[in-house]
Amino acid sequence: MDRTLKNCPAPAKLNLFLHVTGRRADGYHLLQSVFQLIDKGDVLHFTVRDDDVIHRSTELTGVPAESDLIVRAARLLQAEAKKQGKVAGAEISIEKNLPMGGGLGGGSSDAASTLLALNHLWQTGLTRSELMALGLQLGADVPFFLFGQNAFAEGIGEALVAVKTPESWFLVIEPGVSVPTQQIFSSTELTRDTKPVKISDFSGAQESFGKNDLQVVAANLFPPIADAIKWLQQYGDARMTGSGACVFCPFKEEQQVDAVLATVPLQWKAWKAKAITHHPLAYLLKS
Ligand SMILES: C[C@@](CO)(OP(=O)(O)O)[C@H](O)COP(=O)(O)OP(=O)(O)OC[C@H]1O[C@@H](n2ccc(N)nc2=O)[C@H](O)[C@@H]1O
Ligand SMILES: Nc1ncnc2c1ncn2[C@@H]1O[C@H](COP(=O)(O)OP(=O)(O)O)[C@@H](O)[C@H]1O
Repeated sequence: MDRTLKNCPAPAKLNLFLHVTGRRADGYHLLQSVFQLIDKGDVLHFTVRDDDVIHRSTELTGVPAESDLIVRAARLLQAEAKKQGKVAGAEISIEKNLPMGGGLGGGSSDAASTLLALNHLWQTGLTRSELMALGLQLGADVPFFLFGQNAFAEGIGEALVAVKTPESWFLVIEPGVSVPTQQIFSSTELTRDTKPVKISDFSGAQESFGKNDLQVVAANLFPPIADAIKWLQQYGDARMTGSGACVFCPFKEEQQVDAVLATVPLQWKAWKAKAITHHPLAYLLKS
C-alpha cells in the first residue's frame, strides 16, 4: 500500500469558448463550453498520516486552510473513508504555479487531484462518477478535471462529453488581476441567451469557434484584461478563459509561440503551454 504520492500534477484548463445559454432557478448559469487541458499547472504532494488529521503544510496567501479547496476536498473524501471504517489523514503540500482568479481552474484542479490521489492512498475505491459527484459539491469546474479528458460541457459545466481538440500550443497572458467569478456571473451586463450549439458544430469548425460571453463583462470591469486581449489579438484569435483574468491565443507551432512570447510587454507575466489530451493522474482510476 502506497503511503506517499509526490509530484501530483493539477493541470490548468482553458475554455476554448464559453457560451451562456440560460440561467437556472438557483441562479447558476447554463453554459456550453469546451474545456482544454494544458501541460501547465500546480503540483501537489501527499503523505498518509496514522491519525485522522488533514494538514496543509504550505501557506497559500489569502486562502486559510479550512477554505482551501484542497482541504475541503480531502474532508469530503475523509467522510466517505470514515463510512468504510477507515482512519484517513494526510499531510499535503502545494507548489502553487497558477494565478488565483485566473480562469485557469487552479483551485478546482487542485481539488480534483486531491480526490484522485487520496482515493488511491486511502484505498476508498470510489469510482470516477462518485468522485465527480463529490467534486461538484466543491465547484462547477471540479467534475471536468475528474472526467480526465478534454470535454464539451453543458449544464453548469458538469454534463461532459469527450471531444477531440486541435493539437495546439497556447500563449497565456496573466493580466495581473484576480477576478471573482461570482461578480462576472451576477453582472447586469452579462448576456445569457446565446443560441445553443451542437458538438458537431465545434468539431466541424476549421477555424476558431464561438466566443466567451463572460469576456465583455470582465474586460469592462478590469481594464488590464481588455489591454491584454487587444495586444494578443495582433497575433490571432486571442480570448479570455473562463471568467478571467487570463487571456490566451492558440498557435499551431511551438516556434510561433516562442516568437510572440519574446515580444510580450514586461508589465505582464506570460508563458506557453501545450494542449494535452488526458489528465496526467487519470491512470489512478484505471485499475
Ligand atoms: C467560469 C468557469 C468556466 O469554466 O470557470 P472559472 O473562470 O471559475 O475558472 C466556471 O463555470 C466556474 O466554475 P467554478 O469556479 O468551479 O465555480 P463555482 O465555485 O461553482 O461558482 C462560483 C460562482 O460562479 C457562479 N456560477 C458558476 C458556474 C455556473 N455555471 N454558473 C454560475 O452562475 C455562481 O454565482 C457561483 O457562486
Ligand atoms: N487551492 C486553491 N487554489 C486556488 N484558489 C483557491 C484554492 N482554494 C480556494 N481557492 C479560492 O478560489 C478562488 C478561485 O481560484 P481559482 O480556482 O484559482 O480561479 P478560477 O476559478 O478563476 O480558475 C481563489 O481566489 C481562492 O479564494
